[in-house]
Amino acid sequence: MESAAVEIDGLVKRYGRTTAIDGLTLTARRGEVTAILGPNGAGKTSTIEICEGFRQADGGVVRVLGLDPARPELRARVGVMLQAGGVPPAARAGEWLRLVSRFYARPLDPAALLDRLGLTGHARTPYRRLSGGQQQRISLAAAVIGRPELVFLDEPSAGLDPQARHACWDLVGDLRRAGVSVVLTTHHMDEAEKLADHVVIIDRGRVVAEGSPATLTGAERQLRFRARPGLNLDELLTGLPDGSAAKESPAGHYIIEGPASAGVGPELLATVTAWCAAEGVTADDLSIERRTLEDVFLELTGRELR
Ligand SMILES: Nc1ncnc2c1ncn2[C@@H]1O[C@H](COP(=O)(O)OP(=O)(O)OP(=O)(O)O)[C@@H](O)[C@H]1O
Repeated sequence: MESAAVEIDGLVKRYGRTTAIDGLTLTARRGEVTAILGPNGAGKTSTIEICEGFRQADGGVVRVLGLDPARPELRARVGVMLQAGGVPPAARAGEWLRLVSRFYARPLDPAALLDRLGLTGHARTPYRRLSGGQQQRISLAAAVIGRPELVFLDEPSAGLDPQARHACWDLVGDLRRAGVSVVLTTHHMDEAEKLADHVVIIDRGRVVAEGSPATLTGAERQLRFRARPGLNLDELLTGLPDGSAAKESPAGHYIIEGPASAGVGPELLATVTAWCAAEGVTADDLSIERRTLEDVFLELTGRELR
């Protein structure tokens, strides 16, 4: 049987007295986009860098395309986009990409890739003079130019403007269609929802949830609206069917869930709007939607800053 793109079992990584990764187990399947999400310091970059062979694990087993990450033959088969560039500051963008392309047997055309990422006009600019977002795009281009089987992208769209972010998403979509396995980290929940087949949420170095975006967010819908903070939700709940739930999170944002059997139906909607009218409350942006990945993420990892 063909091995998974990445297989991690019981991974442990310590930095002095800090346990950054604490028994993490996950599988990234071949041909899929796997997104690793987690708050700052959750252990995403450490995990990716161990898979890339840049860091040593303190425990557990990691296999990349079925091999130990330190195996040199993986260099030609795996593309890597680091969080911190990895490009010499004086290298001109176009020359750097041409140089990187020579390490591979069947590279993509550097000029076409530059064009694709909107960098043709910057081909002769030294890397250090590029903007942060342009540098990101060069790193992304370098990660994919060798037509890898597997690509690791650590926060690929961090610092990109909306146009560049869409170009990045398109590129990841193309990689997936070409059968390339992609493992990426991101803080953008919409990015994970849009791109990923499989989402892994980690916190304090452990997996706290995983599944497809649809599985994680569930099928149940919620009624949401904005109104003045501090509405008396206990009073509202007395008029709703048993098993309903109501919460204010954050202040002034209200979420009402119906009972598991019925969800949010027309009666619940009518009851809530009638209650608002009786209380003199104007409910803004009233909508009935599924939970977002961001809701799930915040429920699992909390709201305190890391
Ligand atoms: N070289 C290092 N030396 C000491 N501690 C480190 C080192 N690298 C990471 N850490 C610590 O390990 C933990 C995990 O860091 P890591 O960079 O893997 O998290 P992350 O999920 O990628 O965070 P972010 O979202 O902020 O990029 C953090 O507590 C961090 O401070």
